[in-house]
Amino acid sequence: MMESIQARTKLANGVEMPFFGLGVYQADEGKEVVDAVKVALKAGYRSIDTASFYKNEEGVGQAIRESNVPREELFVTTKVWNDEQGYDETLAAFERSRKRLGLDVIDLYLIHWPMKGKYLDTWRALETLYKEEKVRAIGVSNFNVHHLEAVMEISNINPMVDQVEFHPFLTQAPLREFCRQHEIQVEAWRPLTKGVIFTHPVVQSLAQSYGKTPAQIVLRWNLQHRVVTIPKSVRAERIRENADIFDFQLCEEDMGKLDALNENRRLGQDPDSFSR
Ligand SMILES: NC(=O)C1=CN([C@@H]2O[C@H](COP(=O)(O)OP(=O)(O)OC[C@H]3O[C@@H](n4cnc5c(N)ncnc54)[C@H](OP(=O)(O)O)[C@@H]3O)[C@@H](O)[C@H]2O)C=CC1
Ligand SMILES: O=C1CO[C@H](CO)[C@@H](O)[C@@H]1O
Repeated sequence: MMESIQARTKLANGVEMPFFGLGVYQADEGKEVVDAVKVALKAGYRSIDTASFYKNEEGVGQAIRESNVPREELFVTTKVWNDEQGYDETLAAFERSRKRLGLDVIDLYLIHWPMKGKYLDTWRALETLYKEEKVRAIGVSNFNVHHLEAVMEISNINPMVDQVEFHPFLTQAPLREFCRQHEIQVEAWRPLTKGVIFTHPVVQSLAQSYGKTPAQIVLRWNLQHRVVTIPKSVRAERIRENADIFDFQLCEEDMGKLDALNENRRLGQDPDSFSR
C-alpha cells in the first residue's frame, strides 16, 4: 500500500521517481506557476512535470530556488517539443530548457511526441545527454507500443518512462503490459480528465462511499495501478486536495468498477496521428 506522497518507483536504471507530482500545463509563466509550485512543495510534492511547450520552465525554476527544499529531494521533468526534434536540435533544446529551469541536471527528459522521421534521432540525443550525466533518466511521452519497439531496436538504452494519456476512460491495458515486461514506468497525463469524469455516477458513488472527492478517487486508482500521476492545479486548496490520497485504499472490486469505465476514449491527440 502506497502510504506517502513521497513514495517512489525505481526506474530501470535504479533512479527513484515519485509516484505523485504536479503537472503545470497551462499554469501561466510568472506568479501563477511560481505560486502553484511553491504551494505544492510545501504540501509535500517532490515531483514537477513541465515542458518546453508549456512556456513556464523559468517559473518552475524560480519556485524551486525560492523554496527551501533540497535539490536532491526534487524530481524535475521536462520535454523536448515537436519542432525541436532531431539530434542537434534536441541537444540545443535541452540546453535552453536547462538554462530556463536554472538546473545543472534534469531528473527526467522526455520526447514529447513521436514526430515522424525525427523521434529516433531525438532518442539518440537523449542517450548522449544521459551518457554525459546531464539527465538522470530519459524517456518518452505519447509513444505507442510500435514507437517503443522502434526505439528499442536502435538503442541499447530503453526508455525508462512512457508518459501517456491515462484515466478510467482510457486504461491503456496492452501498452501497460508491454511497459511492465520491459521495465518502462508508465506515467499518466490528464489523470483527472480535466474534470470530465467527476460527474460519472460510478465515480460519484465511490467518492461518497470512501468520503473522498472524485479527484481523489481517480488519483488513488492511478497509484494502485502503479502508474505515476501528475494532476495539474494552480489552486492551493485543490493542490492539497489532490495530494490527500495516502490515507485510504480502493478495494479490488472498486478498482474493477473504475477499470470497467474504459472506452478507449482519448481526450487528447492520438500518437499515431504523429507517426505510425
Ligand atoms: N505529455 C503530454 O503530452 C501531456 C502531458 N500533460 C501533463 O499532465 C499534467 C496533467 O494533465 P492536465 O492536462 O493538466 O489535466 P488534469 O487531468 O490534471 O486536469 C487539470 C484540470 O483540472 C482542474 N482540477 C485539478 N484538480 C482539481 C480538483 N481537485 N477538483 C476540480 N478540478 C480540478 C484544474 O483546474 P485548476 O488549475 O483551476 O485547479 C485543471 O483545469 C499536465 O499539467 C502536464 O504536466 C498533460 C497533457 C499532455
Ligand atoms: O503536453 C501537452 C499538454 O496538452 C496538450 C493538449 O492536449 C498536448 O498537446 C501536449 O502534449
